[in-house]
Amino acid sequence: MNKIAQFQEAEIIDGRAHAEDVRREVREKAAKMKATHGITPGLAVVLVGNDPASEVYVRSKGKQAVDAGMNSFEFRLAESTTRDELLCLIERLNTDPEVHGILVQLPLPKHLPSTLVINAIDPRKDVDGFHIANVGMVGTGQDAIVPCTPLGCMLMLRAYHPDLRGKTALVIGHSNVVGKPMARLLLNADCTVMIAHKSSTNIPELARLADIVVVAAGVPGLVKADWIKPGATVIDVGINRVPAPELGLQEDSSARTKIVGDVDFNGVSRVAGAITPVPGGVGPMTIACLLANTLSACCHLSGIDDSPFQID
Ligand SMILES: Nc1nc(=O)c2c([nH]1)NC[C@@H]1CN(c3ccc(C(=O)N[C@@H](CCC(=O)O)C(=O)O)cc3)C=[N+]21
Repeated sequence: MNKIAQFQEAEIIDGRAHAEDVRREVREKAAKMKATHGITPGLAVVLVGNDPASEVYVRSKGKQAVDAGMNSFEFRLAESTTRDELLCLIERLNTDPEVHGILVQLPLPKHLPSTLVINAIDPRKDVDGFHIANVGMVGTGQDAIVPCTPLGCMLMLRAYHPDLRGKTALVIGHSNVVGKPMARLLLNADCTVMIAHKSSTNIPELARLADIVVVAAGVPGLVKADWIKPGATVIDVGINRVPAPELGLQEDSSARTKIVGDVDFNGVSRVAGAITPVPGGVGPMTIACLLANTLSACCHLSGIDDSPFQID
């Protein structure tokens, strides 16, 4: 036995490979949709302002939609866009028969009311699953559009835990985009669910009880090895850009950063049974699930019963 084998190393959950599987299924179903019904699923992405990180995501979403055989419509609006201008665009997209999915990139500039804007989207086209109608339906266990990041986490969890019933799960973070919907999905799957957040005082103790830990806290390296029950599954939703002095030779100072998650990966991967890396874990699945949601929305809007991605 070599020395490395003294450590129990977690299985690394390959988000890129899972995302590729999802994209292949979407591509096949989109091609079938075109061949049998003459319909090409269309995704509209709206970006207000010019945040460079958002630019990168929006470009990636558009490119992957096209690769999957869909139409991509990108709307880049000035930082100074008014609420009425944005609502007017959304109304146009709501009634456009070529658009089946609408995503408004968040966060919006401060002067725009995101709740109002999100709730102006036709809930059948709300491929982020952020509209109150979709939130309410997921919350009551009804079929609805499920937010992309929690959906991606569930699909990866399902690959390791075909039966989630009775598993103890801890969600760290209670945002509307990840923590809350994640907890609702785990509850719908009959997990015993704990939700911790900034004001929680006993997160390590709660984590030690958990078979599944999902972290979306935005704190680099928050989750430590001694919090984790041996063999637990750890899903790291964090995307944190931190300084990387080891890349000190780069000329451009913005290149001297790297992306890390909310989990101390090196420590935790010695204790956990399975763990998602950052990058290459939840992130790629988020975009793949956006495509899946767009295809589902297209099927639903067109009255075609071919909804592909079951999580329960
Ligand atoms: N309405 C809305 N819906 C979103 O889904 C949404 C949003 N707004 N605003 C911004 C966040 C962020 N987000 C990511 C998607 C993919 C990666 C991703 O693929 N990340 C790669 C690394 C990317 C890199 O290197 O920068 C990875 O984790 O491997 C990351 C982040 C979606 N978001």
